[in-house]
Amino acid sequence: MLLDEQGVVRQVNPDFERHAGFPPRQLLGRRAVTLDLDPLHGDFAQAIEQSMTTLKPWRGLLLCRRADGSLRHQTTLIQPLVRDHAPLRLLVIQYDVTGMRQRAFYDRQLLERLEGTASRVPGVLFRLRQDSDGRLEFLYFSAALRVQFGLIPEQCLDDPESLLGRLPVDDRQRLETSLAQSTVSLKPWQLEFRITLPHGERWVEARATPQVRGDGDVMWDGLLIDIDERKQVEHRVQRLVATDMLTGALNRRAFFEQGEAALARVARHGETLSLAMLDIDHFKNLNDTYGHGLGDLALQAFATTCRESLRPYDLFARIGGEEFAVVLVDSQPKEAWNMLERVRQAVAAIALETESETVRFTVSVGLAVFGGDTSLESGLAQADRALYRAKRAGRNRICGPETLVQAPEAQ
Ligand SMILES: Nc1nc2c(ncn2[C@@H]2O[C@H](COP(=O)(O)OP(=O)(O)OP(=O)(O)O)[C@@H](O)[C@H]2O)c(=O)[nH]1
Repeated sequence: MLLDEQGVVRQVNPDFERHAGFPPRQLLGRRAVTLDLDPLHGDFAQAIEQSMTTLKPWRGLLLCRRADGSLRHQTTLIQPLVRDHAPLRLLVIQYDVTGMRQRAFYDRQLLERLEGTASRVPGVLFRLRQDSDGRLEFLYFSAALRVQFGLIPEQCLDDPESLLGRLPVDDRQRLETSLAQSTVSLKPWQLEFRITLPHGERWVEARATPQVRGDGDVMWDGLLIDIDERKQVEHRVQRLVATDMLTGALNRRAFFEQGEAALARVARHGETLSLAMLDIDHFKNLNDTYGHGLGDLALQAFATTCRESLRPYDLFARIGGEEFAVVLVDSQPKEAWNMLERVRQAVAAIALETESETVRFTVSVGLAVFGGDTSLESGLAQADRALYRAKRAGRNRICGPETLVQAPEAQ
């Protein structure tokens, strides 16, 4: 529209009718504020007034009425056209943004509904992107990141290290390897890892679906779930399954599993494994004399004493009735021998009190030292033969490879 200095419409463009709903002839010669919601004191009148007085452009949003009475939001520019000796004219350009505002309103409503849903999901929704240089970036976190994990979503979006930097080194490596595999397989991705949150270390499970974008980036949309309680239960069950109920030592099955792993480790480094069999002396006699109950107490005291004399990472297992096995991790044979000698002496010092007397017992030990060319089974058989020699030689002693120091005399 082109207005004169009275705000009267002098000219309109061909699109005007479609825009305002008025045939041009109906508006030409009338004041433009006719279009305003409130023609006398409305915003349009004030904007025209301001632009005329200041001779500066006015930009803003106006609510205008179409010929059919419907109200439309119009972004409006009022541009004064000042020319020497020519009367003032105002060029008014309007753009109808009602549909856009409505769509934005519906989008906002939809987003609020989605955010509401996302906040009720039992986990944190996330979107992670990896660019072609392998750089990781989080593009989205639901509000649960703050509520459930105590982390600030904005910080983790700005700097992925705010989250990834909280993974222990091993878990971080597993995560990166697993993501790299996922970029190739593009199968649903799943990983369990630990993360240090403000309220302590927790186990978390990530599940996501990867997709490759046109630019070659890979994007994972998924969920982070706190699985700490489930992990604690799993660990308890694993411990129970691997443990002998009476003595708390590893059971036979767990000993073979963990022993194989220890043997594989030393084999990789071309080293040897020190494995010992321990057998309580004259245990049948102890049972027969003092009863099975005291026999059980002796087994428990024996196990406690062994654990105290060994290191936490050595494997100590009950592999038969009163037969135990030990793998001395990362020990030279001589060192292993000395450690077993300390065990032997500590067992001999155990004193079980009955009503009438103090009961003592001893242990015989067979030590085998072998490398990756020997199986755990045959290593155990070697230790068993050494144990047999210790029994034959009078019990309460260690027998092992010839090269090692001879067992001290039985006490
Ligand atoms: N109290 C108790 N006794 C057990 C348990 N398991 C096995 N035994 C007993 O351990 C004894 C093992 O005896 P033997 O194998 O004859 O050997 P030993 O009497 O220790 O003699 P040496 O090994 O030759 O010194 C048997 O009497 C079994 O009944 C257990 O869980 N509790």
